Amino acid sequence: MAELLRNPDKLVKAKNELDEMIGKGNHLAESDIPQLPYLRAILKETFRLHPALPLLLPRKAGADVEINGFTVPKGARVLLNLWAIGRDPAIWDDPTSFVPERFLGSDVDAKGNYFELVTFGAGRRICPGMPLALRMLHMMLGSLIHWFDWKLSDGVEPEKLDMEEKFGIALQKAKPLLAIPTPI
Ligand code: HEM
Repeated sequence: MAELLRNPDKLVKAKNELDEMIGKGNHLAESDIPQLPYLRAILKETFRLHPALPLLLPRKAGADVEINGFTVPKGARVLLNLWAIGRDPAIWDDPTSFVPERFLGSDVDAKGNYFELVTFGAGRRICPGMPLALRMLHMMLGSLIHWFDWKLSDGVEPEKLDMEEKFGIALQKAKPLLAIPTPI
């Protein structure tokens, strides 16, 4: 929501897609999600820039491994910096900008098969809550966009919205978002 309020043109695009695909006054259903490519792209772009678990969960190397000339010794604790991967200019064009369009027409998803976007981890210990989380996130964000007009509180200019993050096991916005919904 913070990225959408900071980028009102993207919010309008998402709202228009929902109006066209499910129609004003109709409730969003899980079965609509495949027909909403822009909403899906917004979530992928959010996973890229603001991963909920920025270092995933710690791992321990089971054996000595060599990766790109570096030796990771058996027993070493390994943290994967997903936050940095999401902002790596060698992987993403214009990495610090919120551009959901980069995912339109792309096969990349966050289900553990594309190592540039492993929001839920990958492999044997991938997040078992991922199918539920993906459904809920699309349903919640889509419904908030579809049923309300949104504006920032106290006349905050979109481009001046404070996007600073607070690091921890889970990534949080440093200052909570204050947004005002008006039912449509
Ligand atoms: C936006 C929502 C969520 C995100 C981004 C997320 C992300 C993650 C990540 C990155 C991991 C670590 C995976 C790894 O180490 O490779 C994880 C593990 C886990 N998640 Fe989630 N998760 C979410 C929602 C949920 C939900 C809704 C549930 C349960 C209903 C859940 C249950 C778990 C459990 C039990 C583990 C530990 C799995 C293990 O170590 O074997 N998560 N999650």
